[in-house]
Amino acid sequence: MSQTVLEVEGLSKTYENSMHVVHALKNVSFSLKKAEFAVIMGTSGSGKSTLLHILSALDKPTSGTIKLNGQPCHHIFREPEASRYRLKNVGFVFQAYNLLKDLSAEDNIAVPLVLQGEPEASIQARVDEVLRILGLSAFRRHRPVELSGGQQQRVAIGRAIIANPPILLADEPTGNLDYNTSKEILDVFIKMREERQQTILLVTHDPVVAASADRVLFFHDGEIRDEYHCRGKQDLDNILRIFKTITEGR
Ligand SMILES: Nc1ncnc2c1ncn2[C@@H]1O[C@H](COP(=O)(O)OP(=O)(O)OP(=O)(O)O)[C@@H](O)[C@H]1O
Repeated sequence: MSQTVLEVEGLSKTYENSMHVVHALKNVSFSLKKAEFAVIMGTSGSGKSTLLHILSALDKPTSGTIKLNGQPCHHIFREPEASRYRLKNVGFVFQAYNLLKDLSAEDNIAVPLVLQGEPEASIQARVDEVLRILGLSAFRRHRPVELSGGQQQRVAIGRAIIANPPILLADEPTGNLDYNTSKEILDVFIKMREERQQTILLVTHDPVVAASADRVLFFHDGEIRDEYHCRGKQDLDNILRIFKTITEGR
């Protein structure tokens, strides 16, 4: 049986101020096995970003537990412990790439290893390998401005996985890309899962992206309302049907 990498149990998050109380997450539970590629689809405001923020120790849950490789981590959200935790445990890919504009592709990818104090020779070998896997070897010295959107997102994926984090989180990673480039980036995620046994949790609005995953978790109003295991044929139709049912409240 494959190893459970992430276990989320009874996770809730309430934002409160003097005017409003928002239940952004309500008793959310799920787990991910090693090399599983799961997607979260949900309406705007359904709690997707809140979940990713909590999983990356940027925010604190109101209640519930999170275990990464069996180790409780829901209590980690204060600096500098949270930064150390993120560096070692979480790769994050953003919609807007968030690359350092003055650094080359290879130097952007190397950032987590440099921050971890890895020796230079080992950094070079690992960056070379990741550039090769991502098909970016010819662009290694290019700065972000000299790369296409798809190439920038590849660099961002390289940076996210270079330190071998147990979990790769992605928030709308294809949101800024056209159809063909989105497809290429999706293939990169699939390759990361297959060749590096990378566990992936990706948020998307795109049912085509969702249909490429192993499993889709449907969020609505802070809850997981349904779950779908992709099988191949009919996945896109089934995903669209479930999403429509949930959002239309039927
Ligand atoms: N810091 C905050 N303070 C108060 N309310 C917040 C805060 N962050 C998020 N919320 C609220 O929590 C709910 C969930 O927000 P969240 O950003 O997680 O949704 P989302 O599913 O990522 O939405 P979108 O797809 O539009 O990005 C929303 O009602 C939002 O207004």
